[in-house]
Amino acid sequence: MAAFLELKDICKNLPIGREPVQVLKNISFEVAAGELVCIIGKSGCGKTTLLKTIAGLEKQTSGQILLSGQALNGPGRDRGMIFQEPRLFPWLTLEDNIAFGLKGHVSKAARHKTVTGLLEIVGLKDYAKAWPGQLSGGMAQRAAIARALAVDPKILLLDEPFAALDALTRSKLQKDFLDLWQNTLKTCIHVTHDLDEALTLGQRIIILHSNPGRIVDIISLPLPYPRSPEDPELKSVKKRLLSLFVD
Ligand SMILES: Nc1ncnc2c1ncn2[C@@H]1O[C@H](COP(=O)(O)OP(=O)(O)OP(=O)(O)O)[C@@H](O)[C@H]1O
Repeated sequence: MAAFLELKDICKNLPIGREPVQVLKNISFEVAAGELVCIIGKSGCGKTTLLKTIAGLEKQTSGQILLSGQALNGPGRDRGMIFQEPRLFPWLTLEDNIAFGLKGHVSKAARHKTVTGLLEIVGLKDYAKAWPGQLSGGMAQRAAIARALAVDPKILLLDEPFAALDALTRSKLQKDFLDLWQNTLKTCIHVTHDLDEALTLGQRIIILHSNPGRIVDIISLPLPYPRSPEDPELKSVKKRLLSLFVD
């Protein structure tokens, strides 16, 4: 597996109260091009901080992040981030939200083509002129994914994108996301605190523990999609994962 993204010994200290506290400790892993990796860990173990550091929204205290062999320093269009809440611009229609990152970079015709294609992919082609306030939570999150994809980033960084949705919508979006990933083979790092989501989606699962946030295991899941929760192999991985979270 050739490393596309490489994290080498990432440490991150953050001021909590007056003292700097180590939030991430010696995080090292590699992600191959086109891979879908899930990161799981309990609340506060540093998942968001890790994703923000990869996105360049936080600077690591030490260590290095390489994308295609090049050190990353700060944010860039090569990494698209999707948050728990859609963060759409309420004053722009859906198509303008999705086109936002393309303005000034490509022609109006090219923008229109990209936006139309993405609206189709995320199942929102009839909502191009809708306002974010007119969308359900699931629709808004699909739109956020389309907006992140519009600039064709090399990597999608997803921070618990389905956590705020009800169980049925979450399960539908997980399925749609898998379809989208299989069609685009975009490299994805998907953070979740939901074991079942990680088991449904991940080709590998990175498990973090807290205080300080550190990797305790990386599990490969070379199982075909869609996965059944009744699959004995999946069940045995779930058992292993659960054992890692027993206090
Ligand atoms: N801007 C900040 N300043 C100081 N401390 C922070 C900051 N952001 C996060 N932290 C601390 O870093 C630790 C990790 O937080 P982080 O949000 O990365 O965890 P998480 O695993 O994503 O949690 P959750 O699942 O609840 O979102 C926590 O102890 C938190 O208090």
